[in-house]
Amino acid sequence: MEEAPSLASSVPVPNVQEMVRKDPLGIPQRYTRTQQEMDNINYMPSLSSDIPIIDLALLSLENQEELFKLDAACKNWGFFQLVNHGVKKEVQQRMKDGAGEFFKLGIEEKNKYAMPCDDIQGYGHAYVVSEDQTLDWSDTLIFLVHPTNYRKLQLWPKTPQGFKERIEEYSSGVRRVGEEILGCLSVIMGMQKHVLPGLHREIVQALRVNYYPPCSMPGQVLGLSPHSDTSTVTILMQDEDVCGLEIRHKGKWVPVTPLSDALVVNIGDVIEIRSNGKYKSVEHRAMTNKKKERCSYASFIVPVDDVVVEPLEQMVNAERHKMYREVRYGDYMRQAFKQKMEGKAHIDFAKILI
Ligand SMILES: O=C(O)CCC(=O)C(=O)O
Ligand SMILES: [Fe+2]
Repeated sequence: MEEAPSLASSVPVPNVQEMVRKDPLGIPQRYTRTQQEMDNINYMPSLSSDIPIIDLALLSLENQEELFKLDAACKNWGFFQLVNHGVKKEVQQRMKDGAGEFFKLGIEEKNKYAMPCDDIQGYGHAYVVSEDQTLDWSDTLIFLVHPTNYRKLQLWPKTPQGFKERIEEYSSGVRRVGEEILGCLSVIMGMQKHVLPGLHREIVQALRVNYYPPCSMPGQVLGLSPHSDTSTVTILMQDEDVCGLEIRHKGKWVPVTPLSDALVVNIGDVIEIRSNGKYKSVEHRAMTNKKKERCSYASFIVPVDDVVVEPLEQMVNAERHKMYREVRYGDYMRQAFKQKMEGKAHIDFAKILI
């Protein structure tokens, strides 16, 4: 059976959790951002409550009003909070508890699952491409979870016991959500529900668990640099009591305040390309907290490497000329992984520049 192709490599950098444990007040220069990079004058918390809330149960019934809301959310925000998604609270909690216990382990135990030098699966840091790059205030755990033959199980933590089963249980719930959303995106792009999922050939799913240690000066570092996701869609679970995620909306940074029971969904680059720019893969970043650690759980739904991604015929017209060329997904994703995360720079690979 076909194995998972390696994803990318990343320059090894210090473990942030360990660094904070040894020196809770220090902020090495490699992590400090300029005021311009922090861009905090554009912080607009009052817009947070305007982020659309969408009901998956209604969407699944192809409720016209909800499909209309989905269309508007993808056009205007690129992000929405998803309720009635069917992933049980206990399943979410078991995933959170498992990850929480893993990050509490000593560094020697965690490093048993360290990312190999040619891959970004396992425990470590992704998107570090040079020694002089400003670093993010976070550590991460990344796995390909589906299809099962893509798994590199040697990199899946054996402690805490049962963590693998928790990841599987959570991820299969999220995959169902992802497939349903792809079906609804298919409908709002004028196709039958099965078309967009079918265009993936097989749904590939990766899980990235981000761990953000507290930071004594949260105004000087970024937990995760601004970026758009290379996925088709991303489904994110966040801790309920700590804020951190911010999205770029009309030039302002808007926090995505955790909403009890909701999952955060965002449109990735694949949908931006397939919709010929109608739906936006929006830039987002993660901030740190002075007192509290934070975890987030991003599930990326993507096509297999060989799928050719290009604007759908019906999304190209006189008002919206073809904005993206065809790209093989595997090539698109790997060129993005070779760059540091810097906003949407990586989507230029697919842009038709005139
Ligand atoms: O921590 C967050 O809320 C954002 C995570 C994220 O954007 C990612 O993993 O791609
Ligand atoms: Fe992201």
